[in-house]
Amino acid sequence: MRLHRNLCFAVIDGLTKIFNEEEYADKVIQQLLKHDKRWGSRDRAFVAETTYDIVRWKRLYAEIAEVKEPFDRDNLWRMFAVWATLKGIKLPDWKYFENTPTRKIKGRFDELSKIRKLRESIPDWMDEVGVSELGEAKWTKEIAMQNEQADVILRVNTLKISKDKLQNILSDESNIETEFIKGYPSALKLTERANVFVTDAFKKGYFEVQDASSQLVAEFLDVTPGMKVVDTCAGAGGKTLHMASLMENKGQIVAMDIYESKLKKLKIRARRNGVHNVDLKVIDSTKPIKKLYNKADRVLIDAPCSGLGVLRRNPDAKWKLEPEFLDRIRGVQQDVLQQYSRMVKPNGKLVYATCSVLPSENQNQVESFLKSEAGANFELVKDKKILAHEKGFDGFYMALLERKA
Ligand SMILES: C[S@@+](CC[C@H](N)C(=O)[O-])C[C@H]1O[C@@H](n2cnc3c(N)ncnc32)[C@H](O)[C@@H]1O
Repeated sequence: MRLHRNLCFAVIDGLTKIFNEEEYADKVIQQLLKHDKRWGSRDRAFVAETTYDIVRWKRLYAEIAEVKEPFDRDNLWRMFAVWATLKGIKLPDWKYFENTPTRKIKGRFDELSKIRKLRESIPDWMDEVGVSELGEAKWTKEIAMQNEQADVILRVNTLKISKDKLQNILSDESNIETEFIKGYPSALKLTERANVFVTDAFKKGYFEVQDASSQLVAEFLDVTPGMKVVDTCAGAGGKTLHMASLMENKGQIVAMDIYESKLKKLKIRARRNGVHNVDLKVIDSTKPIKKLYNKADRVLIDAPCSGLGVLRRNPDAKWKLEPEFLDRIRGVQQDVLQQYSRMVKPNGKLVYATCSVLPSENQNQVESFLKSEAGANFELVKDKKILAHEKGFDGFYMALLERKA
């Protein structure tokens, strides 16, 4: 591979924003890709993937390059040189790469890779939490998998098209090849990464991008056409839209969130998806919640969480997450379970889900809830603990609870 100066500059600019200005990697990369309209798909992929790679391996690369935060541009070029060297890319004779100690880089990589928190490039506290919650053996495999690049998975919008038809359209119109995934009825996996958002099929609402594990959540809730469903932490609506298609647009979904901005995105997506049975409600007091007490056939609590199941997609979360946030979010998780479970009517069902692999955010929360007064009416029907290294998709948890009559 030959390095192109303007693409490498874009990567360094992006890293400056992510590491030094606390900006989110996905947003920064989106902006970078708008930078130069002449960039082709390979150029864009280089910028996005290299930036993500250096974010993912920040701690390891910084140790190898012997640089410390806050990183100045020289430091970032040294980390870039580590990335390129470990990839086996020949460094051009630019001033930024003068005196790069190629052999030393490889030696330090071998030496530092013996220590898990350096090899996997994670903060000390995260390694400690992982070991204490999952045990040494599982955590070692899980964190390694969470550092791999994630596949691109689509969820077919069955309100508009079948899986077979979409597969043919993507292949014929956009040269995008996909395959079915056994056990995931609405999923199509891209055989090679591609920008699917520019396709006509996306603009027509034929699919959404959604990880395979995430696609299991709406199915777990066992929704059928005509039901009244409340999606309490709907965000931009990944699971709301899936439930709407499982319900064939019949019945009602009340999609709620504390952030209006997220629900606005859901509105746009619902329009594109041809979804008509969703009502949006911002949670700005306890009033909208209380109004729904004992009213819902199904309630989904897709709870806010650490995201320690989806690091493949959000590698910068390794550096943005803090142990204090984890403590706080566990409190919120129990709180939403206590409050929002009251919306379930007798014989109705509730799913509590997270995109974390930590038992303290998952089964432990459900156990505490079931032992509490609010949980006394509920029983656990089943749960699923999905580890990325076992399934090959995102780490997730989901529990199905039923309210007794
Ligand atoms: C895991 S995300 C939801 C993802 C979304 N369901 C999807 O499938 O795309 C959790 C959401 O919970 C929202 N949230 C945080 N605290 C909340 C609360 N107390 N009540 C309701 N929603 C909350 C966040 O704004 C965020 O959108």
